[in-house]
Amino acid sequence: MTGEKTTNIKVAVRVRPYNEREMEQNQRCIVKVMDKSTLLFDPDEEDDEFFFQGTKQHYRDITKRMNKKLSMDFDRVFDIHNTNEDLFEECTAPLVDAVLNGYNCSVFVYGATGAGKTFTMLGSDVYPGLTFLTMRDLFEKIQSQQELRKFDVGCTYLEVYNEQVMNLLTKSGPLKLREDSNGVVVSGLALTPIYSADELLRMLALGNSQRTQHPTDANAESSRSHAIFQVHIRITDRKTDTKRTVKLSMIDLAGSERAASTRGIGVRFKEGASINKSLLALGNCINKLADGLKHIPYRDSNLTRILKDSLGGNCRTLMVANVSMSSLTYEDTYNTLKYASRAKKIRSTLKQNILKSKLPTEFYVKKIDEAMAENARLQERLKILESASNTSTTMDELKSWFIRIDNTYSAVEQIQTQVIGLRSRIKTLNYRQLVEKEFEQLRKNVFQENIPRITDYISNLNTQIEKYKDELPVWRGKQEVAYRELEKLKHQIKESKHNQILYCYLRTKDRELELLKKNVNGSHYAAMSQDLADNSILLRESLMLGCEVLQQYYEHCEKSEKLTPGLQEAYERLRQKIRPKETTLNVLAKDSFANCKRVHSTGDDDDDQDEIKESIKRSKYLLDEKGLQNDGLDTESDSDQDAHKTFFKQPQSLNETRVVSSHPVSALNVTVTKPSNEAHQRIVDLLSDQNVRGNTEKIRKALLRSNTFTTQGLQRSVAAASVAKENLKYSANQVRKSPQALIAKALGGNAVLTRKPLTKEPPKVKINRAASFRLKK
Ligand SMILES: Nc1ncnc2c1ncn2[C@@H]1O[C@H](COP(=O)(O)OP(=O)(O)OP(=O)(O)O)[C@@H](O)[C@H]1O
Repeated sequence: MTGEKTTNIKVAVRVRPYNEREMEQNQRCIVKVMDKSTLLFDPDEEDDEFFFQGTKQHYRDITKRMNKKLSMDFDRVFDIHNTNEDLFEECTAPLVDAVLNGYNCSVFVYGATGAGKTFTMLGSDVYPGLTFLTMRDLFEKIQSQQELRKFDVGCTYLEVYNEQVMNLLTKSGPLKLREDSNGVVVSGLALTPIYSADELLRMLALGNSQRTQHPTDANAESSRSHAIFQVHIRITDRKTDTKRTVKLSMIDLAGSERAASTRGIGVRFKEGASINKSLLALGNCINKLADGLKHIPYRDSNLTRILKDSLGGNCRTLMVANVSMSSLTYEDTYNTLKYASRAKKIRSTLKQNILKSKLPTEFYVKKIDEAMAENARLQERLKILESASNTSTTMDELKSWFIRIDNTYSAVEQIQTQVIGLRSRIKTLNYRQLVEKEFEQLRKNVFQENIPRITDYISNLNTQIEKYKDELPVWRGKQEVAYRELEKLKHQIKESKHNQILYCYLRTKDRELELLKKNVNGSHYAAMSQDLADNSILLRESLMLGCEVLQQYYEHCEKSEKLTPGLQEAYERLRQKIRPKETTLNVLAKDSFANCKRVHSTGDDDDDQDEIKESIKRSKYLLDEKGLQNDGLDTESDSDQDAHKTFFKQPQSLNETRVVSSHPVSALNVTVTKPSNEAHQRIVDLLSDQNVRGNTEKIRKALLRSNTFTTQGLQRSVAAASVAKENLKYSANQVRKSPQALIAKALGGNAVLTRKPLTKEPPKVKINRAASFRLKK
């Protein structure tokens, strides 16, 4: 980083010799160059020596005002003997080096009309001016550096005339000025690419030829506009490919004379006023810059807008103040020198076009503060992102565990369904075979004949049974493997860091598996009870018909006095046998038949049939209820004798309602006194129980949402679910227990619920999952 806090504006004064007009007139020298940097403005005149009585006398004209004898210091003062070459060597050659090092540079000449500005800046064929000399040097240096750097050069030549900006190279305009982040930009001004010094000088000559010039009293070829010639160079380092763009501006200002001195009228007067206005604005800017003020009125004129970055900006500036030494231009020269003195006081910070340096300490303190604040902000952001990434990792891990658990349980469920299904089919077929055999025997006994094709049917049933029996061991083998896999998975979950959450999920899956088994069992019981009911109706009808035949036969024998003791005894035996509580059929048939008899005694046959059906239905319900507690098909009895023994399991009292659960510890029975070891674990168990039925997805989501369960939160969930469930059990509008009591109960207390016996058929036990989730939220 390079840069400097220095006087970036160098001010040089050039004094021109008398011109012809001045020499012709009676005038005196008002500028005396004392040395290379000092001049004396309005010095005393050289008196004619006058001696009186041998002593030198000082003459004094009392009609003449006092000389100013103002000593002024500048960066460089060039007297009438200095050439344009001298100015170039000492002032603009260093600027060329600066430009090629990445600094913007400006040279502008200031002075009254005829003070020698154009002579200095443009010169003539014989005495080339600073622009020509500088450009030639620039291209020579560019050529010498071509191997190291690539230079793209373009130029513009503008004229500001009567506050209008014109393009001197195309003679077009007026152009508008606008400001952007790069400073003041001239709209619609295109760079003309330059490839050699000659080309550049041709452009310069072209622009000069188009410049507005009019003869004035002060100058036969007076320039009536401000001319701004700018060379833009893009420097590309061939090694590093770093680029920088720099600008060298050569500005020839219009004369700063007073309107009176040029005796302008009409258009000329207007020109003069406009020139003065812009130069006045320039003077104001210079004064404010010299005073170190912050607000500089660059916008007061187009000239100052364009020169903004040449005066106070990031630019090395050379101001050449041209003055005449003739007393005829006393006022203009004085004004110019005052201008120059003020400009000399301007201090600005210079910046290389790539990097900044040597800025005030406050700047660095502020920057460091900003950087630290930004750093802290980024650190904070990083933490959030890291924690988010951890959370998402945990979520991903859990999801993959859930998938594994789902897959393992799915395999177990499929095999389990197959095994239970096979056993159900075997038992059903065994029962059918048994019934067919009994019917066949009965027909043989009564009618001494066989049922057609019964033997084929029975043997067909037997073949099917054998086939299923052969399949069963294969599926049992698969079942063992699946359960071993499940155990292995459970062991892995135990070792996992997410075991608490996964246990909850496992418990849910266990409940699902249990329910699945019970559902399959339920289907089996339903099918079996239907068969039993159908057969009991058949038997009843057969018995009724048989009794009718026997009755007629008995009465006929009695009338014809053919009753034998054997017939009488058999008749009596039958009468004794037909009683509600004694039957050779199973309990279900007995129950149905008993109901039938009871209803039949009222004499209503249609109601009789309905009552039987109702009885069967209720029996099925009770079997379902019972089946939940006793998994008949999970037992290993597949024999013919066992086939329908399942149905001997007596239903519980109709007043008893059980909450669906196969987990003895977690079952929320009506009276719970079961103590628990770990309250938290207990609540997790309960929560799983409350939400188990077909709600895996919800459970999974809840688990994913909450990585850590608080005991309090779980208690609330359990209480909510319990209240909803208890409401269902008793009455829609009656809450028997407060959540607190239910929590106490869930945690192992003795919260005994009082309840009325149910008068009607017990409702199906349902868990209001929606209500429970809503309350949980
Ligand atoms: N240093 C000098 N040596 C010799 N002649 C000079 C010098 N400076 C100016 N002159 C001559 O003075 C005359 C006026 O100079 P010039 O045209 O450069 O003035 P100017 O400041 O550009 O005027 P304007 O503002 O009206 O254009 C020209 O003829 C020029 O040759």
